[in-house]
Amino acid sequence: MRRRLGWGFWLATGWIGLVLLAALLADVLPFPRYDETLSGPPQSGPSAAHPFGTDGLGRDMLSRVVYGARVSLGVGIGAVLLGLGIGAPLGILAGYRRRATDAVIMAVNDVAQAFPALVFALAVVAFAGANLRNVLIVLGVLGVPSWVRLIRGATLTFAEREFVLAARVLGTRDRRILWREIVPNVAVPAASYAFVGMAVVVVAEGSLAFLGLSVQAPTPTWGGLINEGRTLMETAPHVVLAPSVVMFLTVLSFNLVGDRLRSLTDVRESGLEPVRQAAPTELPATTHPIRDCLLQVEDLRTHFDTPRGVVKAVDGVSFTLERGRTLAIVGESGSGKSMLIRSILGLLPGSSVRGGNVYLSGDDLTGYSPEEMRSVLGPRLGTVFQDPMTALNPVRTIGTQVTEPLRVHLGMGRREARGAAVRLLASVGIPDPVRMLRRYPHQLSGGMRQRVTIAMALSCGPDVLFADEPTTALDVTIQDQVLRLLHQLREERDMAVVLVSHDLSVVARWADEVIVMYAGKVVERGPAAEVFERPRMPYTEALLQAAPKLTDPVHHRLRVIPGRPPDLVDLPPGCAFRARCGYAQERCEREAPPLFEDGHRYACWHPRPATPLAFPAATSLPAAAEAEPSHPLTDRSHLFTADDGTEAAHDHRPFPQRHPKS
Ligand SMILES: Nc1ncnc2c1ncn2[C@@H]1O[C@H](COP(=O)(O)OP(=O)(O)OP(=O)(O)O)[C@@H](O)[C@H]1O
Repeated sequence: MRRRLGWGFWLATGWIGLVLLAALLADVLPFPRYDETLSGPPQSGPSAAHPFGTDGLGRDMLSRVVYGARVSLGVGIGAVLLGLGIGAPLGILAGYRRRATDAVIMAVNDVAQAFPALVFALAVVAFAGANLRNVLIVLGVLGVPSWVRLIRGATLTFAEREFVLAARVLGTRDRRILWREIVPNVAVPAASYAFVGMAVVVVAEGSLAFLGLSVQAPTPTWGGLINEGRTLMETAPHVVLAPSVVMFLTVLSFNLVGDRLRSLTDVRESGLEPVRQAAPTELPATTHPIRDCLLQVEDLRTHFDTPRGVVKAVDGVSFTLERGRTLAIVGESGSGKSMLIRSILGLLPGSSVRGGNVYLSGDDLTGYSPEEMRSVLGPRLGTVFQDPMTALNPVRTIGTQVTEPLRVHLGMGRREARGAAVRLLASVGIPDPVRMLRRYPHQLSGGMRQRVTIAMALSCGPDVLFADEPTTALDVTIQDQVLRLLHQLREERDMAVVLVSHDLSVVARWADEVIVMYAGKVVERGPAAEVFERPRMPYTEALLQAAPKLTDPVHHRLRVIPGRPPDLVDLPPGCAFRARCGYAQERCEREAPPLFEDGHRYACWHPRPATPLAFPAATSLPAAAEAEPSHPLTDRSHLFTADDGTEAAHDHRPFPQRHPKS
């Protein structure tokens, strides 16, 4: 930390501390009072008795500069606190509530910011009188618009971070999220801006004092001292130089400290969409008989109203999931996997519209109010996110983060929650969990951080655990440990897991059932072994063929699916995949295929033959998972290798040419 801050920071902090201390202790320091005329000659230069010399009236300049610091620093600190006190709540409100609140606050703020600051300051001081209180209030109020803008920006950024989403997923209330997750993080950039703000106010007060519009003589201020000394520039330059140099160094130090703090706390982008509670259901909800199962999703639809048109991110998805099973959701980027999970959890951006039904043990979650949803998120539905670094709050210890859901949802006391947190951390394989409670996220490795987020997701004993690409941010050896852990916890806790993954070998190895998504729709669905062994939908077949295999020769050219996914705003009629499909025929252009049932479900008018592929992907998945292979990479390779261990004899021609159109 010391090295990262640099010696300049420590020098600047030391200088500010020295000036502040001198200002506070001015009355007891061994020098004459600022207004005491000394017996020696006036305008005498610096000497051992008077290091800053004396002024035109023979007063000690050091004493006057030190007493002047009281006014300058007092106004600087006071005005910043006043601006912060008014601006911070408004900025947080605008950034967190957004919509109308944001629009109103920012409109008023823009008007305030457009008002000429100097005219305002001159008018108020001239009208109300030039004294310390009025100058402080004027400069404080002038700083409010900048504070609102800064705090709003920081709040917007943090409100989109995954640890805030994670808190929502755990059912934490808005007020608590604000205080526990957002305010501590916003405080860091606010502190850095406060130092820069103090520099600005010290200069502003100096300028007002120079114009004679600040605290009046005989009380010294730095600006006032410079003003007094300007007539002695030629005969006694030290009278101007002493306050000027001290003021310059102080302003420089404030700026330096503020700048170093800011560079230390640069907010990283999370890449998350703004997350809001789901908009009220506007799409017609379908009513389906509730089957006796843990999770039942019926005709779920999530649409976004965008300036370009309606984006159908999730379009009529249905599936069921039982306890003790893992369902994997696969598909290309943008196919709607994450939105499907967020739809189920009711954690969607405000511009979205959700339709359909989500039943959890028979309860229809789509009818739940935000308050009711909070009691489900955490205790019944848990979530593990892609990047454990952004899913954890960087300024709170692991202990506070893991104990929070236990205290909020399970009503545990501090001590009890701590004990439970230690057991939870131990259960996800964290060594020395007691010490871990005192650590911060940045002190942990990626794998350890993901174990912590898994522990948090499991803290209230959810029935279903959603894991949205939980290993993407981890290196490959850790990936296997984390997936193995999820699998083991699923067994121990008899819960269900919904796993989103790009990695088909991961899916083949750990999933019992699989959903293949394309352009927001399910195009193939069924037992993972069956789907990977006998893909009927050409898109699934192409995905499997595009998956890299360790058995591929060196310099093997990776197969790709030709073309690009369609624009969700302007989906063509018929099958959405037909433009990229080597088997498409005339009917595919006219009619969208329904989900046919033949062993498993697929949406294709011209499905691939039901004969097993030459690269059996997932024929013995549970066995593979239990077999505890010696190395994850070698283990994965069998998934796309022929049964006899030789390289898969599957067709190496580009996917669309495999079977000519019939
Ligand atoms: N706020 C939004 N407004 C409009 N469209 C959105 C919004 N959020 C997501 N989408 C669109 O919804 C579609 C599905 O997005 P989603 O994030 O679910 O894809 P994904 O399959 O999870 O992709 P990836 O694997 O890259 O995470 C995308 O086309 C995306 O552009």
